[in-house]
Amino acid sequence: MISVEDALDHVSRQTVNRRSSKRKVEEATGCILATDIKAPIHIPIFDNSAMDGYALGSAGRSFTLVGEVAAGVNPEEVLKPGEAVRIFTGAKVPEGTYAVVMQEKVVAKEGEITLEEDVVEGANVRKAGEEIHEGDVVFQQGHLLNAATAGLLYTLGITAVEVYKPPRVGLMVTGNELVTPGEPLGAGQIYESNGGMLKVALEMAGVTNIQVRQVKDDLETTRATVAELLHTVDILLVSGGISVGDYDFVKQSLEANGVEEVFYKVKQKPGKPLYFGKHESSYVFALPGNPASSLNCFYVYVRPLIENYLGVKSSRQFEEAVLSHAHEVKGDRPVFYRSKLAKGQIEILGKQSSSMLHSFALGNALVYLQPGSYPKGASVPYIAY
Ligand SMILES: Nc1nc2c(c(=O)[nH]1)N[C@H]1C(S)=C(S)[C@@H](COP(=O)(O)OP(=O)(O)OC[C@H]3O[C@@H](n4cnc5c(N)ncnc54)[C@H](O)[C@@H]3O)O[C@H]1N2
Ligand code: MOO
Repeated sequence: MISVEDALDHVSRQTVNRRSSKRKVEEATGCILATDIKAPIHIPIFDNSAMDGYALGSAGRSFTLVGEVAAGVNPEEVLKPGEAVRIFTGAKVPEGTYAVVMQEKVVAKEGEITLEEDVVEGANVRKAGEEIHEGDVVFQQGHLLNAATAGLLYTLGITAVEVYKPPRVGLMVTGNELVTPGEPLGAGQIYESNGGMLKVALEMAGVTNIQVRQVKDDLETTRATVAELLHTVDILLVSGGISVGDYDFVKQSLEANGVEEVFYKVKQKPGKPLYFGKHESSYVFALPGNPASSLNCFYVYVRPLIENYLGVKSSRQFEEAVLSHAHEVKGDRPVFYRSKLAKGQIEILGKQSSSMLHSFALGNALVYLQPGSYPKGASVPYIAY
């Protein structure tokens, strides 16, 4: 049995086969850039007015009005000293512009304007290239696309970018007792929930290509389904059947398919029987069947591997928050507790058995504690989900 820290280290040290594809900007938010982006044009692209007012041809206090420039218009006349044109925010300033004065500081009368005070050269003119110069690297490979990134890409006239692709994931759900929700339940049967839950968690982590299979606890079917999925996915997730019961065939099936074990069994609660293995360029996680164990292992170990494919540099592992109450961790295994984090304070929720999902659903963080006593106010590590 290995420690949580060693298990996490094994997962984070894996080199993954990252692929990228070109995506429309509007479909790439939340993705990571696979290449640098260089500016094809200056931003602003031309000198333009920051105010509604007047473009002046020189310093001075009185000017003759010689025309008007609205946004979207290309002014053809060159402004001479003593001349001014009416101009609006965003409009291209005419050649010869000394400065722009806002209209509130001007008295306009019969084709003349008079200024209340002197203007500084270049005032209220947004210079071409003052924010971004043509050829500058605007975003480096590894940048996360957010709304502002989309806005700037559009400003630059860029409509598609190369981003990292999520891994292809296979999800094999095992268990004779499982019935698809919506179907009638027989005695001794329960509704299958891990498959749907993990699919949602995968989708929320950015995975779109998910193949789901449900198999009975039978060595041959389990082995054949592993074989089928292993060749078409980057990550194979298995739910259940990884413990030591007489109907737990997952480990045997993985071995029969040549999957090499990286680790099996982690000193943690929940999720002790977690298995992690490798087959050629694919990875396999066999997640313990207890629903909370499965999802806990997903957030702690699987999500960081997915993020590696997606090019996410710093995963959301272990931030610190303040415990809102005293707590004691009994036993000898470190524990991940479903908890509620709000305003920097974290509360460990009730009913933490690995078969129980309610606390998971009401919480938003997994507090990670070593055995021992923790006073109210202790700083504790957690993973947000
Ligand atoms: N003798 C021992 N027994 C068990 C040990 C052990 O060390 N020695 N470990 C326990 C721990 S810890 C866990 S966690 C479970 C993990 O077992 P499996 O991965 O083999 O999972 P299953 O036996 O298939 O199922 C466990 C539990 O979860 C329910 N389940 C499974 N799949 C689903 C699903 N898709 N949807 C809803 N519920 C599911 C299943 O009905 C069982 O109740 O082993 C302990 N036993
Ligand atoms: O590890 Mo099991 O997940 O404690 O129930």
